[in-house]
Amino acid sequence: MAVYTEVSSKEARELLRRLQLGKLLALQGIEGGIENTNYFVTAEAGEYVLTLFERLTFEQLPFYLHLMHHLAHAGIPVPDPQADRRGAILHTVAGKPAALATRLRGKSQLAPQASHCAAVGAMLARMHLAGRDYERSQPNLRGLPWWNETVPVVLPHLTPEQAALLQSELAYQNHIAASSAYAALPRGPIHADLFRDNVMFEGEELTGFFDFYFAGVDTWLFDLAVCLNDWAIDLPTGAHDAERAAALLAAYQDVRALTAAERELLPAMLRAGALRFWISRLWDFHLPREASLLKPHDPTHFERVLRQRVRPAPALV
Ligand SMILES: Nc1ncnc2c1ncn2[C@@H]1O[C@H](COP(=O)(O)OP(=O)(O)O)[C@@H](O)[C@H]1O
Ligand SMILES: N[C@@H](CCOP(=O)(O)O)C(=O)O
Repeated sequence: MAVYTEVSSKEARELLRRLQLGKLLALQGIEGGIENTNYFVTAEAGEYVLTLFERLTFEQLPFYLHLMHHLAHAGIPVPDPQADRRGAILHTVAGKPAALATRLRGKSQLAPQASHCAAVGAMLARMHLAGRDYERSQPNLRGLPWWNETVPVVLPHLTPEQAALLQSELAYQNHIAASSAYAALPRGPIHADLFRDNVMFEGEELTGFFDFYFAGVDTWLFDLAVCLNDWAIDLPTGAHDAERAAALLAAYQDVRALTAAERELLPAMLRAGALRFWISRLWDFHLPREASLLKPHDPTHFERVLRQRVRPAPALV
């Protein structure tokens, strides 16, 4: 369940009045999700999702919400946070920071075919291009500096074999990050968590990307690698699925061709993507935050994905 903070009809009506979206027709708590409180809101003006942020602060949220607004207005299907008369898109509901964004149609495609991967690849490239003129900046808060800080914290919880892999991969990623090829990678706002459960489909039609709350400015290639590591692998084993990977990459490149530096560093970024989620899952698993609402994901999944990615493999591009 994911209604940690109850929102009354009165509070929802008051928000709709401020946003000039007409009368409240229905308010329903959303069961999925683990971080925030989410409600479906039906108003006279349309269908929305009300999110009360349980962890992110008033200071952190503008980067994410304005990014979604920017992308929505550039024609990328993402939830569009609604503004009040003064243009504010971050609100307060039940004492929590809150946003009311447009509701996407459809549902997540948890068993994707190559066609779904192609749709994700093409939209990801369109999203990267649409983010080029977004003016706010916030680093990827789950990037290399965070990995360097967090690895020593999780190491005592690992077997010697796991610890050796984690340390050697971290050293490798620090080495890559200092290279001239890495410095040449194109960068911009990225989603950074575009897993299967953060994309909506209606049949074959991709109807939107959502859950932008790990977004930040980082390399486009890292975003692509995170996507490939979820959409183009066999979940039980972590094994690479060549057909889905090829479909995702070809569709991405139909919109934006990878540069020479990106082609060179794709294998390294696939490792980086696996490392990032192995570390965060280890951290959530072994060091749950006090009063955390988070149900930890299985860290061993990304250990398996990383082991697959570290093995020499044929080039993807
Ligand atoms: N804009 C949206 N349109 C449609 N459904 C949404 C939207 N935002 C969230 N949801 C629904 O709410 C669920 C939980 O949202 P999510 O952002 O994953 O929450 P959490 O951040 O708590 O994990 C999603 O799985 C999806 O079903
Ligand atoms: N995709 C991440 C976890 C992020 O959680 P989300 O529900 O906010 O997408 C993982 O699988 O570790």
